[in-house]
Amino acid sequence: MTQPASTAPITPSFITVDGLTKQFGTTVALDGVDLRLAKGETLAIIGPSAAGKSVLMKCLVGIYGADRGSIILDGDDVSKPNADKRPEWASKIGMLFQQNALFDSLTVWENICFRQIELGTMNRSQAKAHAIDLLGHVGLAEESATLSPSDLSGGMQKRVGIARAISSDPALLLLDNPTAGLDPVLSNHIELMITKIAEQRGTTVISITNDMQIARHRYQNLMMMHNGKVYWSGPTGTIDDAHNDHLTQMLKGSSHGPITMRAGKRDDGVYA
Ligand SMILES: Nc1ncnc2c1ncn2[C@@H]1O[C@H](COP(=O)(O)OP(=O)(O)OP(=O)(O)O)[C@@H](O)[C@H]1O
Repeated sequence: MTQPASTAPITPSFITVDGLTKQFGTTVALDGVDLRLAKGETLAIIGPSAAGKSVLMKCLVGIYGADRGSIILDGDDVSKPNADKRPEWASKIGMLFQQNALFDSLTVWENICFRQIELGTMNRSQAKAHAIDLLGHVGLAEESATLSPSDLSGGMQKRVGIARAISSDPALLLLDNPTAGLDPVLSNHIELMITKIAEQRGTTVISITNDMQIARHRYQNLMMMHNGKVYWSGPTGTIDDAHNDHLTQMLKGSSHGPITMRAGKRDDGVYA
């Protein structure tokens, strides 16, 4: 009888993206993107402007459908926005948009529990209590609950956006530049908070960042995108100095031309 080559446990993939391609007119935003991520893992996506980072997020959350390729979330094919399983995933994905997308006509607590109020899954007093609890998780005082988002600083608005993104205890948290425009101290604070949320709740987190240091030190996996393609991907610890320096230079817009990149591989093959 043939023995299996290895008895090491294989971690099942929670997110499987294969050959994802998305085009707007003549602009190829995504060009054959592959991604594997296990449940509870964190991934930082990094890359220069117009690399396709936000479009990838929007495909994952179901705003855009794939032209080609597939997106499988925990075994469910959600490649198209009208896929049967998409409505189920709406409540399982929390997203922070690049501009926070908070409504100034609503209070902070109404913003945080917007979805629950709209869907009627909580009455207003339950929703307010839930929002106040979440404010505590993101380090904001209860008093901020009744303010308008326009009364808050940029950093506080980011926290409110994150509180809203985690309000339904999502299995997958997508963060589009959670620290954009914030000073380094505040950025570090918010990234630490995201790490804690992921650890405490077992949430799978994908976050776009422009900061190589944050990507390397706060996330388990790293994906570098350029011109709609995956340029380098792998566990963060496997990136060598040469690639790190090249990627950093690329982010600064002073790349010395293309170099051959190889994807990092993990023994269990979940992320490659
Ligand atoms: N709705 C759209 N219609 C047309 N083109 C789009 C649309 N959304 C994105 N694009 C284009 O797709 C490409 C990738 O955009 P994307 O927003 O993903 O870039 P990004 O890597 O997130 O950049 P940035 O860091 O500047 O936000 C860009 O050329 C962009 O202009």
